[in-house]
Amino acid sequence: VFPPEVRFASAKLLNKIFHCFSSYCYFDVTEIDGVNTNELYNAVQLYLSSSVSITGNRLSLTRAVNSSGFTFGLANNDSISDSFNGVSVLWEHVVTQRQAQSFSWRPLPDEKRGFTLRIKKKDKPLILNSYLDYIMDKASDIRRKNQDRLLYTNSRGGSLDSRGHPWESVPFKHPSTFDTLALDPTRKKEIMEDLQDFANGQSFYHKTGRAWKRGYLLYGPPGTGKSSMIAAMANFLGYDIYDLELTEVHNNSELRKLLMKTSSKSIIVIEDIDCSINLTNRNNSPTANGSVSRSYYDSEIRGGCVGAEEGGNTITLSGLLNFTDGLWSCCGSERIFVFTTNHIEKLDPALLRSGRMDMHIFMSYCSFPALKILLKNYLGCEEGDLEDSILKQLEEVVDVARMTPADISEVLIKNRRKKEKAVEELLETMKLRAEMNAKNGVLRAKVEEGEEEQEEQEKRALDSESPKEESEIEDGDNSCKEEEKIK
Ligand SMILES: Nc1ncnc2c1ncn2[C@@H]1O[C@H](COP(=O)(O)OP(=O)(O)OP(=O)(O)O)[C@@H](O)[C@H]1O
Ligand SMILES: [Mg+2]
Repeated sequence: VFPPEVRFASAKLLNKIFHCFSSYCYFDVTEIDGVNTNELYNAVQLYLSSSVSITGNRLSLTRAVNSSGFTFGLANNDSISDSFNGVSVLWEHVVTQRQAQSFSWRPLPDEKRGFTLRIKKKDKPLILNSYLDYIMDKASDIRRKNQDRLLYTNSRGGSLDSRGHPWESVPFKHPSTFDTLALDPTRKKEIMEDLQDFANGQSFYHKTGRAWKRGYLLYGPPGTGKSSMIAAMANFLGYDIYDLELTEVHNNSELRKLLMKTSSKSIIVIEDIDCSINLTNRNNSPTANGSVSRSYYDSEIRGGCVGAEEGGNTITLSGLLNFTDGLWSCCGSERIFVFTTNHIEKLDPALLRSGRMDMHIFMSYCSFPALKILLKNYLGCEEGDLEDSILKQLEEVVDVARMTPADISEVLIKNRRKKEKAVEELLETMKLRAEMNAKNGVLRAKVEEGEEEQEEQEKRALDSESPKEESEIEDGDNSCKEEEKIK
């Protein structure tokens, strides 16, 4: 009977009157906000999934791609109550049919989904903002827990994928953990505590005005567990890993773009930092003792670029330092930088100065406590399983044998079905190594002695300015040839 305008106006009026007298206010969180996906909707869905799984009777059940867990959800038009800081609220999952669209840039789903949050009017100013922040945090925690870690690489060079992303990712399933890592327990505890403090340190970093990031430099001989340690760190904190292949990055701005596209709660790794940037092939030649006399800095100051002669790679040290330290490094938060190297002495002092890499971790040859961890992991040997005499022999020989955990695990894997044989063989191998090291040590000492003597002779010869000079040059030439042969 009434025209639609009047009907609409009266409905609106009734609604207003109802809301005036109601002690509640309502917030709609729709799945799609205009044309964009509403992040809050996904967050609420995940957040409710944890409490719904316990109390709900009829639930939706999903498993996302790359996820190792199931997600419970509130069924259509069902509701659940929740409480936050002592205030109760009610969530309702509202699903309605969407009216036929005349035209849309993007096909929209047939159903319109959303959550409605009901809060008492008097509670609204008390909790609304903090409650929503809490939900977002909790949801990202759940997401990380459910989802497999990802390992990203930039091996495609500078090219972008269809979504404009420079990183490629695969599920990260490295089984290394701090339990399986053979490392001195005190050192291990120290590192784990440091990581935990970092992960819980948001307010500390905020209070002290520091960017929420931390740098670790892992150095030591090959096979001592540097890469395993990175995997253990990622598994411990539940972070993704970005494995940065520096040789694939062409210039500083590309490096910056890569950094901008990394997410928070991640570990950014540059393995073998001394090899990633070409030090030796630049026009500076190594000095006599094999170390490189100039730093990355020098080449940059002189206008040269690191590795510029080869493949147009123009990353400079300052670019790299800006990557880890500069203003750009704070474009996300909660990030860990890990550099690894086999030769710390080759690194530029600028990279090592205090405050740059917060922790320098030396991964060394296997020690006795580390050996016990390997024996437990590989053979299941607990304390007391092995005879005291054997343990004592192992303890005596392990330091002089200078074997890496990788070497030791090879021996143990070979005989992992026969515990006794494995330990016996390990002891034998260690003794052999120890003997060899002792012999080499004596040899080296002799060579050094010889060198010293030769130097003395040369000095004396120079001092007396005798006509011996020729033979000296010859000597020098010969040693050069020798060096070349070795190379
Ligand atoms: N500390 C360790 N604890 C347990 N396993 C180890 C340890 N170190 C090495 N390993 C074993 O040896 C193998 C090689 O270790 P890893 O790749 O971590 O060494 P790395 O220090 O990264 O060597 P590189 O310098 O050559 O990269 C791994 O598969 C791992 O099983
Ligand atoms: Mg490695």
